[in-house]
Amino acid sequence: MTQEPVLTARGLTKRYGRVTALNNCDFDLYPGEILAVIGDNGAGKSTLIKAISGAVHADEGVIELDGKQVQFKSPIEAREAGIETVYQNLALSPALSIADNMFLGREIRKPGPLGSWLRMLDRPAMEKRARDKLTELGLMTIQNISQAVETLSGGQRQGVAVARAAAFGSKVVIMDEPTAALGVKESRRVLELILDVKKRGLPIVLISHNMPHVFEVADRIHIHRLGRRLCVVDPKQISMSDAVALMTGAKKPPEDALAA
Ligand SMILES: Nc1ncnc2c1ncn2[C@@H]1O[C@H](COP(=O)(O)OP(=O)(O)OP(=O)(O)O)[C@@H](O)[C@H]1O
Repeated sequence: MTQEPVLTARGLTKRYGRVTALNNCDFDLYPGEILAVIGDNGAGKSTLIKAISGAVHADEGVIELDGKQVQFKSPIEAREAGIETVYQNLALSPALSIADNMFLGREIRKPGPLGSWLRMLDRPAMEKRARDKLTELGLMTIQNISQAVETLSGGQRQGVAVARAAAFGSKVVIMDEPTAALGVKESRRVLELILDVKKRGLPIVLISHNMPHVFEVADRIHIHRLGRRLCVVDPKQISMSDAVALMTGAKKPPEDALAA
C-alpha cells in the first residue's frame, strides 16, 4: 500500500476482568477501500470496532485518524470526527420515527416562536432530508417517514441504520454484521449500498461472518484471532476455505500476509 492509511490502531488492548478481548491489536484502513474483518466468535472483532468508534475505551494502544492521534470519549465524538458506525444492535430508538432516528443526536433545529430563545426541532426539514437520503440510497421502500422504527421489518430497520451511516459518514463507515438479520434480497441491497458508499470514496470496515458476502465486496481481509490481527489477506489470492482455516487456527498465515 503506497497511500497513507485513513485510520490506524497500534497495540490496542482491552481487558474485561480476566478476559482479554483485544490483545495488542493493530489495524489499518486505507482510503476508498472495503476492509472486511473476519474472525471466530469471541475473537474480539466487535470490541475492536467499539474501541475505534469510542464505544469502549481501550486500556492500552493508540488510534490515529488522518495521521493525528485521537481518543474518542464516546461514539458521538467519533461521529463528529466523521466515523459512522452501524453496531450489531443497530442503536436505533424503536419508539422514534425513521426521520428522528436518522437525525438522532444531530437534529435540525429552527428558531422558536418570536421572542423565544429556544430552538425547536425542524421536523419537516428532517423528514424531507431523510426521505431524500433514503431515496438516493435506493432504500425508500418505506411508505411513511414519520412511521416509528418499531413498526418496520428487520430489513427495513437495518436499511435505516445503514442509510444513516452512509449519509453522515464523512471519513469512515463501520458496519458490524449489517446483513446478519436479513433475507437474500435485503442483504443484496445492503451489499450494493456498501459498494455505493465505496464509490463515493469513503472507506468501509465490514465485520461479517458471511464469507460469500466478504469475498464479494472486500478489497482486503483483516483476519482477527484471539484478540489481535493475525494477518491481512487479498481475497483474490486466497480461497474461502483457507481464510476460514486461518481464522480458526487450522492454518498458519503466509509470510507476506500483512502486506496484502
Ligand atoms: N462488555 C463485556 N464484558 C465482558 N466481556 C466482554 C464484553 N464485551 C466483550 N467481551 C468478551 O470479549 C471477547 C471478545 O468479544 P467480541 O464481542 O469483541 O467478539 P466478536 O469477535 O465480535 O464475537 P462475535 O463474532 O461472536 O460477535 C469475548 O470473550 C467476549 O465475551
